[in-house]
Amino acid sequence: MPNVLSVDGEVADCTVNERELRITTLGREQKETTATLDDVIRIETNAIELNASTDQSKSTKPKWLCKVHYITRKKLIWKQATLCITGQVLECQQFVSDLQLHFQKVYDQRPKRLLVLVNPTSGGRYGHSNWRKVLPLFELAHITCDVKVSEREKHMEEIVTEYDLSTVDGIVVFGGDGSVSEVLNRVLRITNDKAGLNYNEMDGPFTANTIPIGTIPSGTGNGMAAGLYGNHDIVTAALHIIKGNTRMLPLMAEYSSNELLGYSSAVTAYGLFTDMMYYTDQKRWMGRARYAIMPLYILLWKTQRLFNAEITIRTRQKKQADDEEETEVEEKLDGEFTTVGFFPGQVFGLTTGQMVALIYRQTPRLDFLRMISYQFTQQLPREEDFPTVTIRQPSSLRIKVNPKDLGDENCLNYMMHIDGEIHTMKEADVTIKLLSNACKVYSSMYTDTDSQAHITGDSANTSASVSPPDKKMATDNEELKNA
Ligand SMILES: Nc1ncnc2c1ncn2[C@@H]1O[C@H](COP(=O)(O)OP(=O)(O)OP(=O)(O)O)[C@@H](O)[C@H]1O
Repeated sequence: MPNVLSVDGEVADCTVNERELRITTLGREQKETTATLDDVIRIETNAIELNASTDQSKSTKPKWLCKVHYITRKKLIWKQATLCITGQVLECQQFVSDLQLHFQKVYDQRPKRLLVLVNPTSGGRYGHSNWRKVLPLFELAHITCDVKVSEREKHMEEIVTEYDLSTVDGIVVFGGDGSVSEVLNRVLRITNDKAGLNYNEMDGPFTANTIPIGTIPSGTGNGMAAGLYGNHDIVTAALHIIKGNTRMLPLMAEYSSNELLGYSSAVTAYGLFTDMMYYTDQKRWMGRARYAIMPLYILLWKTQRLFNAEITIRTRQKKQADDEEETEVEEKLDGEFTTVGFFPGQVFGLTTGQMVALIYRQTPRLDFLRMISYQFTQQLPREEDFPTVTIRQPSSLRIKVNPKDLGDENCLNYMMHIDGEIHTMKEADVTIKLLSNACKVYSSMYTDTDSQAHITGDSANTSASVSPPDKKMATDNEELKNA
């Protein structure tokens, strides 16, 4: 039954069902506004006016009886909007009670308490100011935030280790990829420890975190946020977290000398790509400009450093197209290489849950630049266009440097670049393994049909009756691809 009310000063039919709220203005030009309940942030009621005498002859018209705060979208950018509703008290009471009844099912699934970790030093020192900007949104959504500001390097790791994570519904990091990686790595280690699993065992069982992690991009590199929300907009990120939908993110895990080096979500590299990070880190005095200058300098002017290694690639393959089961196929490459880079499949337009490995032998500089252009267009390059690059989608890959390139004079061969951090290994022998469904993160963005299945199947975080598995998400997906 529609209720005739006044919405933002215009007379309108207001209907609500278990999925959406629809407002149709009754003026000469009918205008329809629809908000799925999954996009409602809060229903605010003017309790004094709504509970006042329903004797309408006495009532003076209040400015508003109910405000519906909801999410609007312009491509992948999300914003908060408000509908201001008033009208006859009885009719408004009926409408608000229907709306609240249906919205309660959505609200019950949302985070109520979050651990918020702020890195005040990341990027342009935006952590603090970003927190102040999005705090009103979390308050509006009735989310309590326990805010901890990190005081030194690796302090976030300490906070997460000491914190009773069972008291929060999720963790939100204000920082760049380094901060997120620090928290994600610690949370996954804690989760596996608690489950009695040895995370250092490369072939042992692994369990994903149950407490979701989200990020409000505030660093220099914000690749994680771009993957989760499609952009670096802080309000968009906050609204994704407020909605509370989660998805499982695949990760890469790096092992060396029978130890886990780390889990990475954005980029893992060995050789030249690690050297770039190493030399960039050495030039901190250049400020943020070092991220643009140093990689280009190393790529375009420095002599390419080569390392001798044996590379073992394992790929899962079906023997025949209609086979259900996959078998693992092993391939070995050896000789001189410049670099090996690992990227999540989405970087090259593949479905999530895949990893792309680019194995470069000595390669013309122009080909490095050409390869980067494929990341912008999100296309998987063809091997025949790059004669010195092997392109694979492996389940694991091992790089074992030959003895002649070991020793102190080859210290760069003991380094690995994991999500923006340099890790030094005891041996120049590292295995990178793909872990699908490894990390639970806040994101309402479906990047492919597979991940859509993860979300709708994750009953703890979505409400089947209200979540839109849906046209809007499909549009987000299209926009992500076009972005
Ligand atoms: N108060 C602090 N003082 C110094 N370092 C900190 C502090 N809090 C966190 N860190 C460290 O900052 C590092 C980088 O963080 P993050 O990646 O978020 O920022 P970034 O701007 O992307 O990177 P970078 O600072 O390296 O340019 C992390 O390794 C973290 O341990």
